[in-house]
Amino acid sequence: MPVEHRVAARGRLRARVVGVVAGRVSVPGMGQEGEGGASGRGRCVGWPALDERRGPLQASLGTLGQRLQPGMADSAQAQKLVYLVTGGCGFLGEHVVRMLLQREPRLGELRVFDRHLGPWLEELKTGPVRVTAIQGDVTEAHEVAAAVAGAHVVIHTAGLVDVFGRASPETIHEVNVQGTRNVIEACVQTGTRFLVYTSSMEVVGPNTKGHPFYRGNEDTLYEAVHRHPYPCSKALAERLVLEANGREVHGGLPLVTCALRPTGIYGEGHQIMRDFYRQGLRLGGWLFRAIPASVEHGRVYVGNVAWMHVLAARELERRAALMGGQVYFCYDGSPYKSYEDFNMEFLGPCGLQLVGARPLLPYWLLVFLAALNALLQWLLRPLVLYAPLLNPYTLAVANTTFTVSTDKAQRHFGYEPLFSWEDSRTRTILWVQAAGSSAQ
Ligand SMILES: NC(=O)C1=CN([C@@H]2O[C@H](COP(=O)(O)OP(=O)(O)OC[C@H]3O[C@@H](n4cnc5c(N)ncnc54)[C@H](O)[C@@H]3O)[C@@H](O)[C@H]2O)C=CC1
Ligand SMILES: CC(C)CCC[C@@H](C)[C@H]1CC[C@H]2[C@@H]3[C@H](O)CC4=CC(=O)CC[C@]4(C)[C@H]3CC[C@]12C
Repeated sequence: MPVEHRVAARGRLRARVVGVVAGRVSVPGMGQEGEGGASGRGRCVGWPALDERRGPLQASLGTLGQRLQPGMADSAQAQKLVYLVTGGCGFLGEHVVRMLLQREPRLGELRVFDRHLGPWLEELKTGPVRVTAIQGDVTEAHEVAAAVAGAHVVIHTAGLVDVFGRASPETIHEVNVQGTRNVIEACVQTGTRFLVYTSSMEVVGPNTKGHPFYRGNEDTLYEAVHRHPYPCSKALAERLVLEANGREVHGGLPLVTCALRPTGIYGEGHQIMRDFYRQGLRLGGWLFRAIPASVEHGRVYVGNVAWMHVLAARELERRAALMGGQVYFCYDGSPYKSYEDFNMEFLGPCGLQLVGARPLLPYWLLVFLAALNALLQWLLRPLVLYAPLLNPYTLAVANTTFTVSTDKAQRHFGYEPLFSWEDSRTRTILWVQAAGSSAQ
């Protein structure tokens, strides 16, 4: 029977609980030992230094930290663990939640924390694992603390994914950087020892110079220079997470953290894929090539990204010395292709065609249109939100090769993709078809 209760905070009822039911980075100039070179510890142009802003968690926690000591190894309840997934109702988050329920035998309670709770959470209440849905905001330290308290493992996947200029740079920073800081501080204060952070390939690149990152791995040297608020925020947040590794949490044990860096994720729930499909339908079944086929993009299936999170979270305790402070690219058997050719693996079987072996428009015209879109966005901002897919940043990303080739996750925590390329493709096609028909 669903129970509803609220977590009181700052005199107001904010975080809403609905229902019962760890690369050490070795980067030029950055100086930690071990693996993990292709790091986001590059320059973030125009953003505050990390320690300029401290979260108010300590003040808002009160005695919470003293009451809860979720020591994972020593606890008598070691077999049943409490997991918290932030952003658990997002595209990736939902897959992580479902994967944990299916594949984590030690799961005793699953807390799903998100600003917007999905109605699909209801169906999870009937299973054997207690699922607690918590409506909350990662930028509110007290809400995060209340959700983290008593959790053994936190998978922090909540984030503002915006490369289109929908949100302000300040908001992106607040959610992605301050939100991550709040999660870390909550772990430290409440004694939660294991934190897996969803980072991004974007913490590495593509950089503003358009240098290709071809079949790179975590140790590949790459000049990471970020100007856009999204990669900047992910790089800063990743650094916070990695630097927090080894911090003493309440109870005296060390925090163990790691960061997973997906490349472009695809699969069921991928909104940009659905948007391309709908656009193609509107254009009578045609899409027009904009980027040369030779520009390769790393893509990874959402189910495999979720599986990597589950495995990393599971193994962090046993392999703390090896995994703590490490970064891992997310990878699977998805083929290396251009962004558009890769999308056609799914959109083709759904009846769309990509026109042109080469881009139909010259690149300079795309650059001009992207700049025009940026100008229009700026001019129209007081009146309306104009946020098209094409802008100077997305064009630069789409037009720069970025592919990874690594086995670090396999070596460190035994990751093997759960879904073959064929499975991933079939599942995605079925979803696109369903999403497309429901749109018509
Ligand atoms: N989609 C992609 O291709 C990639 C995504 N990532 C990262 O993966 C993570 C998940 O991304 P997606 O699932 O694609 O995005 P999404 O937008 O579908 O999911 C993010 C979730 O976080 C929640 N959220 C946002 N702001 C929040 C806040 N202030 N408090 C609480 N919850 C909040 C949203 O409501 C949403 O459910 C993000 O951290 C993103 O940076 C990394 C690489 C690639
Ligand atoms: C017609 C245009 C030139 C095509 C535009 C395509 C773009 C919208 C997308 C091309 C590459 C995508 C990004 C890439 O997959 C890496 C990402 C990682 C993340 O962490 C978040 C999403 C994204 C930035 C993704 C966003 C869409 C593209 C820019």
